[in-house]
Amino acid sequence: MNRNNSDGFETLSWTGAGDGFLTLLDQTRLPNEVTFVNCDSVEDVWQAIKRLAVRGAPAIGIAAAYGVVLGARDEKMLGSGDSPKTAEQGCRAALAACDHLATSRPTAVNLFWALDRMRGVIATVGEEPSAGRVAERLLAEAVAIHEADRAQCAAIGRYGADLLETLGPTMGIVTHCNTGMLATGGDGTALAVLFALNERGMQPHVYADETRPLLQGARLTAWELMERGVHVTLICDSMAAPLLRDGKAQAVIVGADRITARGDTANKIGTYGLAVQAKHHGVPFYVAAPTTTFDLSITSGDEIPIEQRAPEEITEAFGRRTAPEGVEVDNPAFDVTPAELITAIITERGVIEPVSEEAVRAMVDPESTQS
Ligand SMILES: CSC[C@H]1O[C@H](OP(=O)(O)O)[C@H](O)[C@@H]1O
Repeated sequence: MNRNNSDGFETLSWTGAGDGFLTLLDQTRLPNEVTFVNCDSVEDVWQAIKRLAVRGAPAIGIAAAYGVVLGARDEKMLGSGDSPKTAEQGCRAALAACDHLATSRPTAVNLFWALDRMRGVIATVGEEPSAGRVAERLLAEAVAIHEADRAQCAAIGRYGADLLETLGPTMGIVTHCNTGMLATGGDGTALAVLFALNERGMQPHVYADETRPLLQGARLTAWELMERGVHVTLICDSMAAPLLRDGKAQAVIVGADRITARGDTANKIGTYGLAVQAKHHGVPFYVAAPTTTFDLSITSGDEIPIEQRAPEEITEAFGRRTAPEGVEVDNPAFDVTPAELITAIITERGVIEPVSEEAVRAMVDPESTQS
């Protein structure tokens, strides 16, 4: 496997200076092929996010940040034949890149958080001598976002392992979708906890939901866990309920794409059902996410925009038709788990337990709660 650093592989990496390019591990080709795609335009990044070549809330935000760097020199962002030359042109093109990238996927709030971070830098670089220097300044911000996420993943791993190690050295854990290195700029969110437990000498037995319809669990999570020597059993999504009933798992841990101020959490479709099953069987249900996944501007999960994806992802996934032509399809990419079903939320700053609006705001925006 192509490993770009000692920690493993880089889901995303930038080559060169402000005139460089973004390289993505193409997740649509896993687990059969480890291949990479180079992006040297905003549209390349937009398409990569849309088709889930790069996916996972934090990774989407990081990719978009690098996309804005590309935007500062992308003539298509100016609608002209000439690439940006002046700082004013570079800033105008980068802002257009932010607006375009914001249309790629609607649910993961990390995308919009990262774009706002980049807009903040654009507002300060208008006096640079050229568009090239604007791109350099934007690259420094994108790298900072990437490196911060890497550190956040490590902290989530530590806090989560502290919490879960009480379940014993061979605990059974159910997880859903993919929340590892492929979804972030570091070791992941929920998977970072499992990697941290493994590195502490514990042997968690992970039951990975295949996660229909795009099989992120089968294709990506099983692959990541096996690469890192973590005991994983792949199950179909409907297996989780009897597994919880039979006491084979002592916890469920998942990621998130957007968490509201009261703790309602949008995550991959199927998460809500898993939370209901965990509640019914008295199994703790944990969400692992960095504070960049929180959206304190909304309170109810009903306010979270849920991405609707193409019917073909269900009717002819991976190129084989498995449903009648013309059948009606509903294919939301996410669902919302109410805070009442969540035992705790593990962040890079600590664990929110119990989950309440007061506890969320105190962890995510402490200054807003100081009297
Ligand atoms: C660490 S965030 C991972 C999060 O993103 C996934 O969605 P998608 O594969 O569509 O990007 C899923 O909801 C994961 O929990």
